Amino acid sequence: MTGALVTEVENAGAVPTVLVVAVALIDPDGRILIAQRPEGKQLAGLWEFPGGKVEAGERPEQALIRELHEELGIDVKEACLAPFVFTSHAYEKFHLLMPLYLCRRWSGTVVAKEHTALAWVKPDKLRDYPMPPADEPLIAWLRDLI
Ligand SMILES: Nc1nc2c([nH]c(=O)n2[C@@H]2O[C@H](COP(=O)(O)OP(=O)(O)OP(=O)(O)O)[C@@H](O)[C@H]2O)c(=O)[nH]1
Repeated sequence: MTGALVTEVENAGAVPTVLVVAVALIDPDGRILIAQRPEGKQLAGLWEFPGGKVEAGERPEQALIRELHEELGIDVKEACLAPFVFTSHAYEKFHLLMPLYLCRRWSGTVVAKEHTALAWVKPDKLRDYPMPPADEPLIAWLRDLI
């Protein structure tokens, strides 16, 4: 009982952990797709990897396939999603846990359905595009390993 109370006190003010899945789509020239967040959303104007929140009852890969269809109009097979690295970042209102997958094969042509703009960028040029703070460590991994 005492233990439970202590836990409650320690958790006062705690924020939820949110699972977001994202992908680095890589084209035949080794460029990575990033997308600019639209006005009116949190972190508007910043560039991000396509993806989004995992909804209740979804597996991460299912969520990513759904998001890629909704955001970019492309179809991706689960076997084409390779788990790569993840980021864990404390935002003020929530804690972000975001695995980044790699994907080199999809069907359809990417179209910005929900973003302001899209850009295909070489890994060593990603730093020219302002990205959310959580993405910072991912850029280094992509530059070193892709
Ligand atoms: N997709 C994506 N989200 C990221 C990245 N980096 C990062 O901090 N995030 C954060 O992860 C969350 C993604 O959730 P989301 O795209 O489903 O949600 P949203 O804020 O656009 O709006 P929503 O809640 O209305 O769906 C956002 O808070 C976003 O700022 C990234 O590279 N890709």
